[in-house]
Amino acid sequence: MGLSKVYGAGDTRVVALDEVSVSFARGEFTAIMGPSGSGKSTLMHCAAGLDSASGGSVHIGDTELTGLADKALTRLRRDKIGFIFQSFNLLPTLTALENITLPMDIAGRKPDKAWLDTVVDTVGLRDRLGHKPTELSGGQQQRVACARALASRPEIIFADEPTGNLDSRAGAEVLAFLRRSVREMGQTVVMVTHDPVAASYADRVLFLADGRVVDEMREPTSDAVLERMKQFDAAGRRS
Ligand SMILES: Nc1ncnc2c1ncn2[C@@H]1O[C@H](COP(=O)(O)OP(=O)(O)OP(=O)(O)O)[C@@H](O)[C@H]1O
Repeated sequence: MGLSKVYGAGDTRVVALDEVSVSFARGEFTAIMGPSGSGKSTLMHCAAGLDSASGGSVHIGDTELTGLADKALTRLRRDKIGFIFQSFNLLPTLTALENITLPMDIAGRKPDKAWLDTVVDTVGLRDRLGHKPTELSGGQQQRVACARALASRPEIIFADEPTGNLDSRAGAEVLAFLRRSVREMGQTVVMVTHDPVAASYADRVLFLADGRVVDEMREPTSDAVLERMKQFDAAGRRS
């Protein structure tokens, strides 16, 4: 709440987030959009405890992130947050299944077998579990990353341009899967994207500009999102 992030000082001072107040409802799929440099990544990194805010507070469930010591923050990220990155971030020496269960192995937790089965079937990876990442297509690798994020049933999943490296068909598969995880598994998902089609899979879209939330759209269509983004382009040209 009232989240601020300032980089640098003096002439190089940049206010990346300007007292942003947002909340992500449980079981909802939110997309974050906005022109380049509007603060999308900064917002996500602060909300996920990957970066510290300059002011304001972040809560995940009942826990306040701001003020947590490094160790506690690492543990909270591991236990309560799932991450999906543009570049998949899989370990090349591990099989798909080993990648999926890695966070839980590190945490010393036994995966819930029934849940893991559900996740694996939902992402359609049953016959690829023994494959290494290099033996999988980009879309399959990202589905492994999605399964990894979901396997521990985190409170919230943050996805940073999850379809940025995928062709449109593979991207659509990943988005449909994220959509299902929200609808059928009650997962909470927050996704940063530049793509209006990707954003249309979300329940709501937050639009950022100059470090502030300037608009919100519920039940977005790709056309409506595209129109809204064009207004930013027009405003950019005028200033
Ligand atoms: N480490 C940093 N040091 C200084 N300034 C930074 C740093 N990281 C980001 N910024 C600045 O903060 C502002 C917001 O950046 P941010 O990466 O959050 O934007 P974005 O909306 O994610 O952009 P893009 O769509 O291009 O990824 C930008 O003006 C950027 O130049």
